Amino acid sequence: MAKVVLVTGANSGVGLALCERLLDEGVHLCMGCRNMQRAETARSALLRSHPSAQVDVLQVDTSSTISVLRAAQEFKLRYHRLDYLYLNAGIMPNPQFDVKAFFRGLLTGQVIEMLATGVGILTQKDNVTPDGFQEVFATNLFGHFLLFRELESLLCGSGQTSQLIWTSSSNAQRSAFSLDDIQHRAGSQPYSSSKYASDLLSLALNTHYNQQGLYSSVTCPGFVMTNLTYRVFPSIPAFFWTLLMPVFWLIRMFTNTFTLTPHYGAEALFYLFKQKPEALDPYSKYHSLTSGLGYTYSEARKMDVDLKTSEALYEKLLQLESEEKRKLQDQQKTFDVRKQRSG
Ligand SMILES: NC(=O)C1=CN([C@@H]2O[C@H](COP(=O)(O)OP(=O)(O)OC[C@H]3O[C@@H](n4cnc5c(N)ncnc54)[C@H](OP(=O)(O)O)[C@@H]3O)[C@@H](O)[C@H]2O)C=CC1
Ligand SMILES: CC(C)CCC[C@@H](C)[C@H]1CC[C@H]2C3=C(CC[C@]12C)[C@@]1(C)CCC(=O)[C@@H](C)[C@@H]1CC3
Repeated sequence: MAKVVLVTGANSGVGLALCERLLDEGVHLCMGCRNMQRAETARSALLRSHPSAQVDVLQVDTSSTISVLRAAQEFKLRYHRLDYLYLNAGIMPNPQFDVKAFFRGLLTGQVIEMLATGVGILTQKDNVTPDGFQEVFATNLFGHFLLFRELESLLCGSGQTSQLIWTSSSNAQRSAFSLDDIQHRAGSQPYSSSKYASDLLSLALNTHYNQQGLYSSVTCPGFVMTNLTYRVFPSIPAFFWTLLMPVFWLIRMFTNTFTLTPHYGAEALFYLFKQKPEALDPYSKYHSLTSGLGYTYSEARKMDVDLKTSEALYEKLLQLESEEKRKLQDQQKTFDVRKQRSG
């Protein structure tokens, strides 16, 4: 039987490139996307290169609790197994490029580190979702946590192993994250905070689920030219990025994190697909890297995470999950009562 793989954020960038590579392996692919039109366009493109492939679309907006719960319900009706869950959808809204910090980095010799991670040169302005969550936290982390929890029964089946694979980032930073403010309501680095939270959560999930055959890993695609990065300079036309390509190829001589294309960015995500999950290191992040000459490979690098903090975050997410579910039940009850009264 073909392995069933669900990929969120599958209609563009790293997610779409990963789908392309997974189809070469003969998987039964389910593309989790928020916009059905964009999803169908991407699905058609995948079917053009893999005409006999099994490719389905599942509507899911990871920033919305109700959408995630409905998507999981629909998934459980359609499939009886889930072997790989790629938690890839992500946003970095309203990014602000700090030109001064960039030039300071040039003078202090830290510019390569800055370009490799984006740390110090990028901040974001977050939004609040209709559910009342910080949008970056909800989209990148909490929605994925809920999705995983709802699909737990399919992932933790008897005698099989399954994998959760998070698209994190080298932009993840302990200093951007606080257990007292897991949604990052107060700061200006919600993206960094959400990615650090996914690193922590992955560790906690390994603690709690390895015995049930479920393994969680985190990846970083490197710096990839996608819609997410184009939005760093929204007023500048896309060809500007093409003009910068020679500069980026040059920078690649100094840092192997400039993978640049979605295909290369998906390297570590695809690498994990082919590994025995028991052999993976829960304390490492798997990076997609590209050498100066354009050779792409995957490398495990230790993360700055600890068990105690990961457990504390896990507990907070469980609590938030039960609060959300209670809120939805109450809303449903109120709705039912109103319906009864109106006859
Ligand atoms: N590009 C880079 O340099 C790096 C990217 N990453 C991570 O890689 C992942 C993929 O991003 P990338 O391919 O670069 O960027 P893209 O913008 O191309 O892809 C992001 C995907 O996530 C989807 N998405 C966004 N919000 C939601 C939502 N609320 N519900 C469901 N899907 C949603 C997007 O859908 P839609 O098309 O509808 O917007 C899109 O399919 C992200 O997690 C990102 O943080 C990590 C390190 C570096
Ligand atoms: C002046 C320079 C020649 C051009 C500036 C380019 C910058 C806008 C990019 C250089 C490094 C990029 C980068 C990211 C976004 C765009 C840059 C800052 C990320 C922060 C995107 C999201 C991630 O998760 C990080 C891993 C990326 C790190 C590099």
